[in-house]
Amino acid sequence: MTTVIKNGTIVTADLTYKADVLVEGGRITAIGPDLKGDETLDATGCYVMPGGIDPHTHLEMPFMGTYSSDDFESGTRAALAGGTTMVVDFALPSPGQGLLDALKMWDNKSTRANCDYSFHMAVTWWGEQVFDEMPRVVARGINTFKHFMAYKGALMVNDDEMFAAFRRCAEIGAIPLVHAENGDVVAELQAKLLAEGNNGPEAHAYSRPAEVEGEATNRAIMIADMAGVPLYVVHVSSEDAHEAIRRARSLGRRVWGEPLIQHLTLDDSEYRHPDWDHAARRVMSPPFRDRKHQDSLWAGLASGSLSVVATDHCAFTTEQKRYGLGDFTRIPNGTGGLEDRMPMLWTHGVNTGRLTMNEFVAATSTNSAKILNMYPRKGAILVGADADIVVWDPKKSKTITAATQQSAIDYNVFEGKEVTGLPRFTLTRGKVAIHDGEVRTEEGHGQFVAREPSGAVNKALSTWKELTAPRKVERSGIPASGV
Ligand SMILES: NC(=O)NCCC(=O)O
Ligand SMILES: [Zn+2]
Ligand SMILES: [Zn+2]
Repeated sequence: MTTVIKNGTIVTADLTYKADVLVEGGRITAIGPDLKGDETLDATGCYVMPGGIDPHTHLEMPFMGTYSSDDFESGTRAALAGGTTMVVDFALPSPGQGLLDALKMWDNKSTRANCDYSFHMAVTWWGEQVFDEMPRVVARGINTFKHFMAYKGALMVNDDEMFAAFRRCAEIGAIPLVHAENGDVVAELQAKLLAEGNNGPEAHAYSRPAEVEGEATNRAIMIADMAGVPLYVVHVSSEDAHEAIRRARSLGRRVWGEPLIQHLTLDDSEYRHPDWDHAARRVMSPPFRDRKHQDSLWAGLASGSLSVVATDHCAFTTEQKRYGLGDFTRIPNGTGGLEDRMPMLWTHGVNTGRLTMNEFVAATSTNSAKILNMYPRKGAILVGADADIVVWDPKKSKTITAATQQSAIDYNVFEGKEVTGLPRFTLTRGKVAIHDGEVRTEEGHGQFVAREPSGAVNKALSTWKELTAPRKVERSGIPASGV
């Protein structure tokens, strides 16, 4: 069975041109004029782009005394509805739990996925077992390790643990990721705010000012440099963090920054909303920021100092958010966005002229595929690539509302926002999962995507670090010691 996408304009990270695309056996088998297939998808007026890759999701994640409510079924259904054809989720060992044990749990959850997926592994504690298991995790196709510099007393690792884990990443050709916020300072600020009676959701934002993010980002960059490893900074929300990344990159350091669609398009006024539920539903870490920070993130995407746009999709229902009534530190941290990332970025990026279409593809798909070492199998419209494709209708509009979303939660942080630019068709390894608004997903269709270690950037950096490593000075005439 072959499928041909006809009459569209292909848009990749570096090219825009008219051609048909032929799909067979889950792969792209031909690109060119006048192709024929058993099934035809009409892409007249549309852009044919690599399906989105969301490099940062938390599906069915155990966190803050509960589980995030979108699992691999509803989460990946939401992803496909919005043009995203792959997610990279986080396997999260509980303190003391082995990495391989945690991986088994995530393997079990992910069998329900509607689209392809991969994992990052979190380093939530440090010890001999973690050190020993890291290469075994890499052998299982996971080349990225996440470190939380926040969530003190839960997921947070200290600098000595982080340095040790980063060095291990360097040895095994892996890339460390960081959630960069100073967890010690956050914990102090939280206690102070609560003691002063400041217990509403707005205090969540007060307890996590941009400075805690800027400091931690800079610290992680320096630690990575000393460990001789590249670094990927997740959910960059502020100019303070972006400035640290920009500076590092200008010095030749191998650092990538990932802003979220929420931080790009929603601001901190949400936390001042008179409705407690409205504000609590938007509690996430780092919190939403003001216009100055948003402008910085957009500029970073346009200039290339920030690399990818993710969602950090970690969706909790209103009922779950209410665990934090009377104490903002108990509001489960996280927001949704999987279905809305691509339409929101197109509407606020491409339609406003802040991004070109090719930059859009780079930020939503290709750059993730390259950084995470799965390009060109993913993130490309090329013969031989997986047929993860979105046929994008730039004229199609809708108003975002929870009433029609795929996500399992009862609200949407983008409720009421108009978007123009939506998928006409979404294909996951050749299967048409979204057909002109109709959801045709297939539970269990998704497959794990293994990613090799020692990508080009790791290799280049380790070569450079070896070349410039401190060396003992050999001396011929050493004075005798003592007098
Ligand atoms: N971001 C957030 O608030 N929740 C998900 C966990 C994390 O990435 O920190
Ligand atoms: Zn985080
Ligand atoms: Zn996250």
